[in-house]
Amino acid sequence: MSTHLFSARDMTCTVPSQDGEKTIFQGLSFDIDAGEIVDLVGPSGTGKSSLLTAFARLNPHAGGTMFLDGRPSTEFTPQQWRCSVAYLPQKPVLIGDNVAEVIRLPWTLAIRNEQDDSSSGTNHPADPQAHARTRGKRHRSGIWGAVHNGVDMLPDDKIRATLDAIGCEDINLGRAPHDLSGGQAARVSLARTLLTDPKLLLADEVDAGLDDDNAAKVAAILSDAAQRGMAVIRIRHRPPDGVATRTVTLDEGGLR
Ligand SMILES: Nc1ncnc2c1ncn2[C@@H]1O[C@H](COP(=O)(O)OP(=O)(O)OP(=O)(O)O)[C@@H](O)[C@H]1O
Repeated sequence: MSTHLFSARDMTCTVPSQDGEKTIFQGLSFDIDAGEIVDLVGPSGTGKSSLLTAFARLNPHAGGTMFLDGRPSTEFTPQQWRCSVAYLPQKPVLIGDNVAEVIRLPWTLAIRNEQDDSSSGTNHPADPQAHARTRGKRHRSGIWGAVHNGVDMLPDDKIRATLDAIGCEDINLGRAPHDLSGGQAARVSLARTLLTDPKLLLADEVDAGLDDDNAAKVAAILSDAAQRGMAVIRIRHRPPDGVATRTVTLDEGGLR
């Protein structure tokens, strides 16, 4: 088998149902290379989200064999895997008192995890141990120290530039997440994930809550990320926007 950035073989998902169990899909294979944007489409309820969460190792009802850069997923801890294979949910989960804190959360958690566990991880910016090692710092100063150093690692001007680039000029970094519109929340969630620089981004209807202008801006940002080498799978219900390099359809338990 030639080495793709990401490969999945024999993916299966069986969920509990009134009759006992329901098979959503079975025996699916999928490959994606760096720089590709693949749109995953299909009727509602066919299992698109279930497939993406399976790829991210977030779906307890799914199984199969997956490879990243030719390495089997079993060689990665779930956390290491998700540093490189990032799932962006349809409904954003924004934790923090304000937008800056929300976006900084992966860095803040990384530093706190580094405090708890100094064992080795992958060499990835979103990987807690690796990131702390590359900074050559040990943070032992408790939660306030951790937050402060998260600011050092991801300063406001970088967050500001990222938000501006995806059409969020209107979003103040000090704004509380619950004051954001649905579309703004979706874009903040996207910005946070892009800043962790995953190899494969699994975007589950991230443009569903946006107006056409902002959906186009998000598509342009994903396109830029793909040009820099990120692979992207998008679940979309909107009309094709010309950004995808390929479209696959999930229907009746199969991919075509
Ligand atoms: N944890 C679960 N328990 C029971 N059924 C589930 C579970 N997760 C998903 N399902 C069912 O699996 C099927 C596929 O759901 P999924 O959300 O993956 O579909 P989808 O194609 O992404 O749908 P949509 O386009 O509407 O978002 C649905 O019938 C859903 O009800």
